[in-house]
Formats: sequence, C-alpha cells, structure tokens
Amino acid sequence: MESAAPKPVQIAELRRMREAGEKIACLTCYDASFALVEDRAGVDVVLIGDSMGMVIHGGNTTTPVSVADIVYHSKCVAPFLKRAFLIADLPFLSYATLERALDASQRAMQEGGAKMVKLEGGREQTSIVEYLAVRGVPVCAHLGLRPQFVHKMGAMKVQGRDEAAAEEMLQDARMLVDAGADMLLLECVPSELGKRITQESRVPVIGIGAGHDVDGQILVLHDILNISPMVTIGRKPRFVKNYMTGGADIEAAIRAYVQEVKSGAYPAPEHCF
Ligand SMILES: Nc1nc(=O)c2c([nH]1)NC[C@@H]1CN(c3ccc(C(=O)N[C@@H](CCC(=O)O)C(=O)O)cc3)CN21
Ligand SMILES: CC(C)C(=O)C(=O)O
Ligand SMILES: [Mg+2]
Repeated sequence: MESAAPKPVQIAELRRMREAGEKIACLTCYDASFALVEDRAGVDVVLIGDSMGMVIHGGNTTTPVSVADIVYHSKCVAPFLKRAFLIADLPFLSYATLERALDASQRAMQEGGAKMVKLEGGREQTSIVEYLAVRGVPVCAHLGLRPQFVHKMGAMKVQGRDEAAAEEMLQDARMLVDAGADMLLLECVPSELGKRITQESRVPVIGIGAGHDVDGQILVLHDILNISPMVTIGRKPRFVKNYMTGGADIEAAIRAYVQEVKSGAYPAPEHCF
C-alpha cells in the first residue's frame, strides 16, 4: 500500500521539533534529482545555498552567485519536495538595501518557491529582517562565519572565540529574533557559544560547525558525499563528514546523515570547535 502523502514541514513544525528536542536535519540541494532523494531520505530542511558558487559553478567564493542563480536552482528543486521545507540563500549584495532585499525575496519565493530566505549578518541587518518579516517573508539570519564577508576577512575562521565577540553575537541573535527572524543559523563558532545562543533563543537554531547543542545541523550536500571540489574551498572544514564510507549508495548516505543528526551521533567532538 502507498503510504499517505507526507505533511509538508512548516515553521510551526520546526518550532515544535525544537521544543520537543527533536533534531532538525538540513542539507543543501541544487537540482531535481537530489531534491527527490533528500526528501525521501527524511531531510527536514533543504537549503538552496550560495555555496553553489563553489560546488556547482566551481568558483573560490560565493561572491559571483546572483539572485537569478538562486531562483534557477530553487525552481529545479522546489517542485520535487513533498515534505522538506525550502530555504533560499540571498546572495552577496542582493539585500544591501530594503528594496533589493524585498525584490530578491519576492523572486526567491514567487519564482523559486522558497518558504524562507536566509541572509548573512548581525544587528546591522535588523531593519532588513523587520522589513521582510512584516511583509510575510520568513527570514533565517546567518551568524558566525559569514562567507559573503570573505573579501573583508581574508580567511574563513572560527568566530566568537573571545568573550567580547561571543557576547556581541549573543546580542546580535537576540536583536535579529526581536526584529522578526524565524530561524538562526550559526556557522563555525565554539560549541559553548552555539549552546548559549540556542538556550537563549526563541526560534530554532541550526548549526554548521557550531557544536552539538543546537536544534539542528546543516551541511553542504557535496561534502557529505565526499565529492566537494576542495580546490575551490581550500582545506576541508573541520565540520565536514563523509557519509559515503558505508556503501556506494547515495540515498543511504543521506539517510545515514539524517539518522546521525537525529540521534546526536553527528556532530562528534572532532567536528566541533
Ligand atoms: N563545499 C562547501 N562546504 C561548505 O561548508 C561551504 C562551502 N562549500 N561554500 C560556502 C561556505 C564556505 N564555508 C567554509 C569554508 C571554509 C571553512 C574553513 O576553512 N574553516 C576552518 C576554520 C579554522 C579555524 O578558524 O580554526 C576549519 O578548520 O573548519 C569553513 C567554512 C562553509 N560553506
Ligand atoms: C553552508 C550553508 C549554511 C550555506 O549558507 C550555503 O550552503 O551556502
Ligand atoms: Mg550560504
């Protein structure tokens, strides 16, 4: 017998999972074939990441990714998700002004089919988050290591290491949630800070290299399949885990990732800062 159509994941379900302590398994996706596999494998949240600049387009940064690229890949993915919640990254400078942020979000949601947009930044983005949120655009705020700032930072480094920086990030998180962010994403922060921000937050907190004590994990698809072009990303980040070691089957690898996020087996200490 065919099982009933799965109920699409919504923000309320992600909040329920956070409250119930059920970990949220997230993964990037860029095309229809993987959308079908990820959805079937139980991935809760699918991200159209601007990491496509590296793993799809083969560049060294996310800088050249355009709103049109995000819309194109969202359109490849969205129709094939029966259950997973679709988030689209707003690419570099596409939310530099309120008007641009609204236009990029409109395209991601109306043309691409995204259910939420993600933007990088702290308290300086609160007015943009509020502008979008009050117009019905759900926003995920991405804190910690922000790859769109690579040209200012010079290198991809763990963020929030000292107490002052940690306190600042904690305040950023509060201000963004108060401005209307429905989700937070923390990239490359010490596990202790990931835990603090998660404890203080009212919304789900997804981590990548943010330790174990967050509400969910996200990784880049190509990293878990061990096919990332490391020539583009440089060295392998600490949080990356290869899920292709158990066999040769891609769906089984994605299922193993989902299962390890759910059970808490991923991330292990060696994936954390
Ligand atoms: N394939 C891929 N995987 C990703 O996770 C990813 C992308 N591409 N592209 C966009 C951003 C860039 N990301 C990166 C890139 C490099 C590091 C990195 O080298 N991290 C060091 C930090 C070392 C430290 O400061 O101690 C690490 O060892 O993890 C982290 C995140 C995450 N995103
Ligand atoms: C690594 C995740 C969080 C991301 O922003 C991306 O894939 O672009
Ligand atoms: Mg991104």
